Amino acid sequence: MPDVKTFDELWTELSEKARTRPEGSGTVRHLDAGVHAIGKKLVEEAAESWMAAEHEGKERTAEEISQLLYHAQCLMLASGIGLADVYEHL
Ligand SMILES: N=c1c2ncn([C@@H]3O[C@H](COP(=O)(O)OP(=O)(O)OP(=O)(O)O)[C@@H](O)[C@H]3O)c2ncn1[C@@H]1O[C@H](COP(=O)(O)O)[C@@H](O)[C@H]1O
Repeated sequence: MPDVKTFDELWTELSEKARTRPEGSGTVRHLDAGVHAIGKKLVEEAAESWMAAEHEGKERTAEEISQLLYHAQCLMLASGIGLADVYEHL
């Protein structure tokens, strides 16, 4: 199995990036762009996930959904909410 990352592991990594703000981090760049820009990216990835699921097969769909999850986590960080705040509503 290739090196895989879970949702929780990505959250831990992105939270750390937000806290330490390392040079060259795309996440820091996204967070600095703000909620509006991240929201647009989230919607874009949602649309790409939908199109991939309809027309592009499982592999492309999985890839787009991974990007959707990444941008959802960025939006959570930019909005100051954590995993527990979201899990409360599942
Ligand atoms: N999983 C992701 C991830 N998924 C999506 N993206 C972002 O989403 C973009 C993909 O969107 P598109 O395909 O639309 O490409 P694009 O329009 O050229 O994107 P832009 O860079 O212009 O925003 C990528 O360029 C990244 O900015 C991600 N960026 C980072 N990660 C992971 O997040 C962690 C921290 O990353 P850094 O903050 O960059 O160190 C690492 O483990 C990375 O693997």
